[in-house]
Amino acid sequence: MTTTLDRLTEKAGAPAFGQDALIVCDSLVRIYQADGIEVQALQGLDLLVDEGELVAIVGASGSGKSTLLAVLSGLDVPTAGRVRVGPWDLMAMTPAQRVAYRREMVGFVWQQTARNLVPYLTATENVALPLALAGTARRERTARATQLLDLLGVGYCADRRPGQLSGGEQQRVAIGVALANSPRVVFADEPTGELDTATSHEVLECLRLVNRELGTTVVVVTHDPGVSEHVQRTVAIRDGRTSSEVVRRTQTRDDGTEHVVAEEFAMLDRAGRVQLPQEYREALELSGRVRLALEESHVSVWPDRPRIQPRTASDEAVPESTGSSRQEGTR
Ligand SMILES: Nc1ncnc2c1ncn2[C@@H]1O[C@H](COP(=O)(O)OP(=O)(O)OP(=O)(O)O)[C@@H](O)[C@H]1O
Repeated sequence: MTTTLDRLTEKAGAPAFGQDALIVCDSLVRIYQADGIEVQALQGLDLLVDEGELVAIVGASGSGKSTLLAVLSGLDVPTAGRVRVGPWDLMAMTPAQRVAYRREMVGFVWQQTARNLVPYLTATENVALPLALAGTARRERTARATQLLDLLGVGYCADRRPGQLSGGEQQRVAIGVALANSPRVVFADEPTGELDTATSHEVLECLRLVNRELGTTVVVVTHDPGVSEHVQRTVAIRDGRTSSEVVRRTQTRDDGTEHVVAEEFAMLDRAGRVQLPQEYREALELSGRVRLALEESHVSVWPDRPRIQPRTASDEAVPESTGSSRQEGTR
């Protein structure tokens, strides 16, 4: 579906939004109807992910993460907007194309092991299953499953069933299942939700390895802000919109040693909206109406009214004629 913004952009001769990105979410809206009440789970969400990126999407409960993932995984269709993953337009897929998209383009790791692994199959058989469904010959699929389990550090679990594996081992085998058909993207929904901190760390490092070694684009959705230590980019969702991003880069000091720098950005959406962090709003008591000023290199945001300082006794003693520069209540 072509949005008004698209048409305006095309008219101006500018490239389409996210033209070179692998994943494009453009002004996504998802409205649920529940008992006659409308719930806006996604409220004009914009998101771009490049091929080869390792990205985390974080947000509080109810912010719209699961809704976004359901859309990206082809299980749900948004109410409005545009969503593309590689060559697939997710707004316009037939049921057969949806099956092909889910089988060839994307892999999934869910929080619940029962959703990832078949309990009566061994780790090797679990990883080989998607290959069998795709018609791959037996010898080839066993070889691929073995190779993936080795890469993920769970080669020793090859002949064990899920019930004989720890939570972390189960999730690493689940990553193997997600990778079996060599998808271009792996979506992981709260993959560490049921794990302790140390095991979560191992599983996230495993996703990082997959991204680095196989070049697979990985999108991890979680409520855990600690995930940002393991990924290059963390996108925060608030109220169904992307609100801020933390980007981590490795910098080299003059003495040759490396260190990681994390920088936080606010997101300016295509309509020019930006969400100010809560702590900034609270610090300056910004609410409702604010003043904007365009400076040479930046835009400043001011409280609508300056915060009035209570006058002290010494202030009272200053005679008018001294030309006090106090300007209470004048801005
Ligand atoms: N099927 C549905 N019907 C009605 N409302 C829904 C439905 N699914 C989600 N919602 C609502 O949409 C909003 C976003 O929900 P969503 O599950 O996407 O958030 P989330 O960030 O994934 O939360 P959590 O971390 O708790 O899973 C919430 O207000 C939720 O109540």
